[in-house]
Amino acid sequence: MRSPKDFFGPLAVGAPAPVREVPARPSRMIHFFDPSNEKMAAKVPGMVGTVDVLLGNLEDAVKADRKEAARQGLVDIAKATDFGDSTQLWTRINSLDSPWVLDDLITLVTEIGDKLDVIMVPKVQGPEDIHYVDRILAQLEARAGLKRPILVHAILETARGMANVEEIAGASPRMQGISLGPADLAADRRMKTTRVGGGHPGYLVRQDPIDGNIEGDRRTYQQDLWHYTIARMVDACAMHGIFPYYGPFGDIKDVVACEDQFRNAFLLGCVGTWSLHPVQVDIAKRVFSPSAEDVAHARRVKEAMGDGTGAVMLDGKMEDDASLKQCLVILELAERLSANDPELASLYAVPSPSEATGTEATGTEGEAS
Ligand SMILES: CC(=O)SCCNC(=O)CCNC(=O)[C@H](O)C(C)(C)COP(=O)(O)OP(=O)(O)OC[C@H]1O[C@@H](n2cnc3c(N)ncnc32)[C@H](O)[C@@H]1OP(=O)(O)O
Ligand SMILES: O=CC(=O)O
Ligand SMILES: [Mg+2]
Repeated sequence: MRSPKDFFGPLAVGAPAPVREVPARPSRMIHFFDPSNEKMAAKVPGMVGTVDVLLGNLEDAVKADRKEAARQGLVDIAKATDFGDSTQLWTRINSLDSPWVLDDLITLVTEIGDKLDVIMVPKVQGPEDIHYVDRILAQLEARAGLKRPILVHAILETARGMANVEEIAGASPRMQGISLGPADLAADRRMKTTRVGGGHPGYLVRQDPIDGNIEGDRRTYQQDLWHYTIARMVDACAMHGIFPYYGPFGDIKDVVACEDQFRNAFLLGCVGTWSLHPVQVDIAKRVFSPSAEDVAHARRVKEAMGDGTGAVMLDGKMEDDASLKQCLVILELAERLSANDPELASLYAVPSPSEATGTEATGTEGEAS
């Protein structure tokens, strides 16, 4: 482990200095696409501005004989596309034990490092995996003459990674966040599911027998397979000032259960999720943007709490410093999302940057991202 004194030093001569604080940019949906799939790739430029993150996936779901094509496809798309201020470009590289990952890193950082915001690393087992990527990225950033560091995002999808989640979250100042990878994690844990995320009807609790009649009509309640994992991931991320995300929901047709899974993650503290198909983009946007009612309520609590101390009654409920802090989380998120989205700004009644400063709007350039 590095000394705290060295933690924020660059890991290679000429590499940009690490960030002290992870930028809190909207990332409600990390939209996956396969850059080797021409039909899908052709849709990417048109999605700029409609999704918070576009992620060129190089790992699982890309066929082995298409790995080079996917890498080159991502380079071509990145070079040809202006992602503007409101959409970030991320990638998911191949796993660290694969034959492709070294070329993924060398090619992507030297060719399009200036366009890449975050590199997602799959199957992270412990902090040593992050340290490995951290050092290579610093060397490649120096070679490419990059002025800002590329951030790193880990996928939590092995039992060992889960056991080490706190150390992974704090392994480097590059750490931007962690996503749950329920499919690989289920396999690695030897769970008996066959799905990509979501629940299972067999994982349930049953109502006690009424009058001892075990054969009688007894309700069952399906339980959340992912509660423990997501909650632990959220705590690890919050402890280290980075961002937690739900991952994939593979039942594309079941938009109802998808929305429920996303909302559970949102309520537990996640800031976003993956979208695998265009139909999941609006679900993620709806779920990971606070509701207008919650924003209005948070604002009322803030007003009622004055200097933020003491206790007040509002609508028959006690509010104090702690409920105010929850309301401030909602308000901060609403303001951040509104900065890029006039529709949300109007829904939340957040003044536009020009209204807030009393100046005339002169265009979008230089607005908060
Ligand atoms: C466990 C994990 O690792 S999860 C992460 C890895 N998995 C992924 O990244 C999967 C990404 N998504 C996909 O591959 C696809 O969406 C699939 C295979 C799930 C479904 O693909 P299709 O059967 O083509 O879906 P469908 O027919 O509904 O597509 C409708 C249109 O949307 C396009 N589309 C589908 N997915 C995407 C996407 N992720 N991004 C952009 N466009 C897409 C299709 O090309 C199609 O275009 P068309 O109307 O011009 O023909
Ligand atoms: O990569 C994601 C997963 O669920 O596995
Ligand atoms: Mg996986």
